[in-house]
Amino acid sequence: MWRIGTRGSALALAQAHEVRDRLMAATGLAQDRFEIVVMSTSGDRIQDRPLAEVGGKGLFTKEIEDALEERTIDLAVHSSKDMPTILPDGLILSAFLPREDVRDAFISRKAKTLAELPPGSVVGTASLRRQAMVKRLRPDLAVVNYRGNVQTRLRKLDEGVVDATLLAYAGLKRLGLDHEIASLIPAEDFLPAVGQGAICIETKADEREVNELVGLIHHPETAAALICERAFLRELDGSCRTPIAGLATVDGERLQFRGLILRPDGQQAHAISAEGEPERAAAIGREAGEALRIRGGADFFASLGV
Ligand SMILES: NCc1[nH]cc(CCC(=O)O)c1CC(=O)O
Repeated sequence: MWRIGTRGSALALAQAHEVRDRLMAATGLAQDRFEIVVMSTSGDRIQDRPLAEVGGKGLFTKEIEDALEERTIDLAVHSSKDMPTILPDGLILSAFLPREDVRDAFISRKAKTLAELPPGSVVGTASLRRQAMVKRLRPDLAVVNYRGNVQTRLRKLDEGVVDATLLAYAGLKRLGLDHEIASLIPAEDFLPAVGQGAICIETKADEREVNELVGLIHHPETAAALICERAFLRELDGSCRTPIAGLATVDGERLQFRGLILRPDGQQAHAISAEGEPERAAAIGREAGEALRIRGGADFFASLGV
């Protein structure tokens, strides 16, 4: 019996089921050889404050990682985007599934695109990256903090609490909610978060059997992209308070990376691009992070309180 640990949100469950289904297909094992173990994390329990305010890394992973260490689960399924860049000793991201479309989706009952929203419209999003990007592209809009699960957010749109919101296409697709999308925002205009659209599997580094198992559904190109993006984020010491975006794509023997840091008000931004062989993924990401750190200068990050 393989025990798959996951959070209990609809998105987390959909992702855990996808991993189980892929493992069944790759191994020929029956469904009853897998157990999906639903766990609650501090991030799930804290509903009354913006997450950026609560701070602390690993809000959505701590309890699940404890279970891996205690061997009450064998593998954990996560959204790569929610994973801290530094894992507890002895734990590794041992597999990445083929990445979904990385773009952010624009959702509104009032306009087809962000550009078409009437001046003064209210955009709700909890993501500092999306807040900063919206302010950068449309300084005339009002941006408000907006938490809650996807269903709650869609209801607030219907009730007119906000005029538009932005969510990862990948999550909406996995929830079967793609029909809610007004348009997809080109990644060139609106660089996604590091890890967006990629499901990853975390295990204990020394558990050979489970690491062989998840190796069967591992996607090396996604892994190279994620290694690059995570090295970038780690170099910038990305906390939840820092608007940072980064995207690596791998095409055969070429890895291309683009990164962006912004001030929360969107008034200032620094972008970088780099490329090289996928084998150098970590170095490419780290060097890009270093370069942006220098270009931003100490002030840039100091003003963010990180
Ligand atoms: N921060 C929450 C979160 N973590 C992963 C996804 C979407 C799925 C993904 O990026 O793989 C979402 C929701 C969102 O940003 O819309």
